[in-house]
Amino acid sequence: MTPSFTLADLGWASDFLRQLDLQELAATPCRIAAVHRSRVEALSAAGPLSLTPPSGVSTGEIAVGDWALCDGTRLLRLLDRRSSLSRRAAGTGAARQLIAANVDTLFVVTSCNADFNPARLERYLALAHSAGVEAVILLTKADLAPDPEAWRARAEAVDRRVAVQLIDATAPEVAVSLADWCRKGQTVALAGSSGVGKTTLANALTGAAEATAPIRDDDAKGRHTTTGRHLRPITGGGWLIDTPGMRELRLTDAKDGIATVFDDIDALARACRFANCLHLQEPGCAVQAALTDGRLDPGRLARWEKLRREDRHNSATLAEAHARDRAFGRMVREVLRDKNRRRGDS
Ligand SMILES: Nc1nc2c(ncn2[C@@H]2O[C@H](COP(=O)(O)OP(=O)(O)OP(=O)(O)O)[C@@H](O)[C@H]2O)c(=O)[nH]1
Ligand SMILES: [Zn+2]
Repeated sequence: MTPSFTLADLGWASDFLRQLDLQELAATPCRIAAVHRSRVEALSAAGPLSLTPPSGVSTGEIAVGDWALCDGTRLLRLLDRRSSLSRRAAGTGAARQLIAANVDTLFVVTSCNADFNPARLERYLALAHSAGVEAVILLTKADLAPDPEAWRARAEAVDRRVAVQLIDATAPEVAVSLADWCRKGQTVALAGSSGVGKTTLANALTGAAEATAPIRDDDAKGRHTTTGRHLRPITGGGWLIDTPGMRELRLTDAKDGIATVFDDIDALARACRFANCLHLQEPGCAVQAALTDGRLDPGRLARWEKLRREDRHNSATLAEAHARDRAFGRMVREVLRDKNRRRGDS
């Protein structure tokens, strides 16, 4: 039997309801649970649905976690997101790939061992900030560490505003310690390196013995692709978004997020005498001054610079791609106009 969920269980909230116009009140709100090449799976108050996207909308524009309106077989339109996680698509260099929508909390998972890496944590926190998602750091394998509190202190030092939890992902009671973020209607996602315990934790939260069984996606072209369902109900309430893309997050256009995570350096940089200060040897550089008198850790500064370089590079590639798209669009319009004009002449 398929479990049924109310709209509130699924995370429906007034900011989605407000987006509906009068006619749309008759449509069925649903939440996207899996995205395939030519259709999507969704959960509604009436149960699971398999939907075709509106013509002209590629499923690449739809993310797991999205809210949409449908008529039971067709997706009518997507609702504006509260938050969205995206990354640079692997290989292509420019395109941005949506990973998940309407995530409330990103569990940034690392372990109380050599996996712990402040630079990586900062990267994930920046990403969460710029996506509009609250981040929580989970330190797994606390049961194996001689001094877990020391790891907690190191994690807290990365960003004082972010909650840090020490956990044993293999313990049956782990879900209880995360219950604050897994209430009814709340959506969480897991990010972190391989081996830190994401699968173990996902299974503990959802009560599944193993990753969800693959289902067959009959593609319109008759090809078959095997895909999992990626919006998984958490046992005590709430949802876990577990997609392969979640596991390979990279930074895109996260400038605001970086400024938030590194707000100490950001404040220093704004206090430099010159607005375009490169913080190298310029007179009146507040960043160099803080470095000299020990207020600023050189490692932290190096990580800030590296993240900013990476973000600038990614944003530039995206901007170039958009410019190319616009130029191409202009060319197409000119050709069409020309053709119409000639047709009008004859
Ligand atoms: N003792 C202990 N073992 C853990 C903990 N978390 C994970 N493990 C073990 O670490 C190993 C890796 O855990 P996984 O859940 O597969 O890690 P993952 O992050 O999903 O790794 P990928 O699937 O490669 O991304 C497994 O053998 C787990 O049992 C923990 O908190 N305590
Ligand atoms: Zn400076």
